[in-house]
Amino acid sequence: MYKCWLIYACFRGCYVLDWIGCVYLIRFRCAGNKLLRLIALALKLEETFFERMGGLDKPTAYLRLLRYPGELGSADEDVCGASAHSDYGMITLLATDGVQGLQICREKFKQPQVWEDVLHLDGALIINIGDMMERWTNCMFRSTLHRVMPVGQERFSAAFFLDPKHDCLVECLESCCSESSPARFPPILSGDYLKERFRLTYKSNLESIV
Ligand SMILES: O=C(O)CCC(=O)C(=O)O
Ligand SMILES: [Fe+2]
Repeated sequence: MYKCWLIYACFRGCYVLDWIGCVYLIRFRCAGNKLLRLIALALKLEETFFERMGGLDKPTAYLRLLRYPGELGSADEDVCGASAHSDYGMITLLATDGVQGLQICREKFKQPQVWEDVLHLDGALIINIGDMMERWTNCMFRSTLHRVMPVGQERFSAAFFLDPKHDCLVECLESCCSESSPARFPPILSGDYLKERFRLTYKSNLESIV
């Protein structure tokens, strides 16, 4: 079912979400809400903490529909469907059509990096922790380094990103720091953090083109 909808929605384009898209959007929001509540409870916060921070509000919660053409590069070319990255926000919910390609690296600071395939489970979503959550929890929740490799087959996916509202102060949570483990990052407004991340990404992309 995911597959049918993903192919359909990707061809229709991101702006034309009809009722099938809306139903999925509602389901993504519902799953996201449950997850944010569980994370809040695990962090000894009030259950609705992340919702109050705007985690499920528009436009910070948004759905991205993706299509990977699937062509394989030549052996000496390092071709990626999506190069190694971690998502910027709190959490990402990902639905794929079952075509392999997504890989994660568990120990992102260790060299050489070891990449593992993420196996598809019918009807299940893949959840990635984002960098903002890593920062907020003082690295207690680590963001997931991931990439998409071409496998010679067209691939569709839908990623639902949950970020806090832009005026939310992201400051080390009380349950995540102590005298022996002080806050590693200064407080920052979510909007400023995201703006800087986008600026750095687009700057380095531009530099690699020019
Ligand atoms: O398509 C996928 O499986 C991953 C997409 C992704 O990582 C992203 O959009 O940030
Ligand atoms: Fe991602």
